[in-house]
Amino acid sequence: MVGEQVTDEGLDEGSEDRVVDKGAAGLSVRDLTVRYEEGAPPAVDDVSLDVAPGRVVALLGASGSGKSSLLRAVAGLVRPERGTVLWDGEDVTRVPVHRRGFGLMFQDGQLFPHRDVAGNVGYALNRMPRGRRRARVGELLELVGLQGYQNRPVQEISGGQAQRVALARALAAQPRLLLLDEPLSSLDKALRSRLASDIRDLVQRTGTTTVHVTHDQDEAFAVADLVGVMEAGRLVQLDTPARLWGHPADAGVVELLGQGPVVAPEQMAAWFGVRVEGPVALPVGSLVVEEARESSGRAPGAGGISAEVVSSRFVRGRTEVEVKLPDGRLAAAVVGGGALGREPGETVGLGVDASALVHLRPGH
Ligand SMILES: Nc1ncnc2c1ncn2[C@@H]1O[C@H](COP(=O)(O)OP(=O)(O)OP(=O)(O)O)[C@@H](O)[C@H]1O
Repeated sequence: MVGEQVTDEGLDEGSEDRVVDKGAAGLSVRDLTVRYEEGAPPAVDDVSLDVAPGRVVALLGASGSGKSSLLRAVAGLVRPERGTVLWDGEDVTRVPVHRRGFGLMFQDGQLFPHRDVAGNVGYALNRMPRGRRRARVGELLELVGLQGYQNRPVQEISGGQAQRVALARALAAQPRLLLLDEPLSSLDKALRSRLASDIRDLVQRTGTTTVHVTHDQDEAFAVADLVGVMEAGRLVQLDTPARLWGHPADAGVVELLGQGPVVAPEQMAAWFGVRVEGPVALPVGSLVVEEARESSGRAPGAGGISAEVVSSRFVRGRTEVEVKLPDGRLAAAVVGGGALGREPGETVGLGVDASALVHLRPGH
């Protein structure tokens, strides 16, 4: 059966001879497809991915793009229809969850409510002599900044502390791979960004290879060496945060990152007198309101267009307006000159800051 939720017992260690690319050190996912229902589109569609030892890869994508399904297939919680999961070149596709040596942390069902903090963190260490376990739990709590919390009931700690306990628990057995599925999604923005950098710090210090699923680009960029973008089950781009932002693979990635409309080179030349090699996106900061124009609209000169202001807001010390481009699409523009506000309905002159344009990756 394919795509079913499997239990530990549901997987037996595979003995079939299969010809697979042995992959590199660390995690290698090869041609992985997950399908939950026969005839339905795959949740994960032919994904290959390498995560080198000690690296952190974030999987970013819209809801339903297949991030969790990919992570669950790597964990062994979902059986793939096709493809291979390898660790250090060893095929673990049919190895039961608990024998993979991977640590899991999911957003829900985090802690055992009847155990205290130490009982939760030490859960996977039940074979360790009591003294060693106590020392290890102490070490882990120190690692996540919760020293002294051993005897606290888990109902009496904050959401952020609970996430730290869950992280310590996932790290307790020194997993060779840490799999995090939206580990911070129940927290508010400020705490999320603080914990995201804590996670990065922690996995770097412990050298733990990590796959971190999130739909929050700030979180992905904060934690990861490489960010993989998923769209409709496919891994469409895997890049460093800077390259992903600077050279998104396609319009879907641009949309996911909120980088504004994509404009063809001919259009850029016609509107702004700017020559570009391929399509560009217009993120906030690339369009600049240069002047107010009569609402009757003077003919725009070379290097600028007239556009109608749709809405206006003051953000972090500057005014940002949403404008309607000549082709009817909306884009964000910043208003030069500090305090100048722009009212909806007003027509303004727009220029472009070429250094802030995002150039889509060639070949797409
Ligand atoms: N247990 C399941 N049975 C049937 N279909 C499922 C199951 N789990 C996920 N799916 C479907 O598979 C697709 C991918 O879902 P998945 O949860 O992997 O995406 P995601 O990117 O992690 O989304 P989210 O960010 O909302 O968690 C979706 O179309 C979803 O409806």
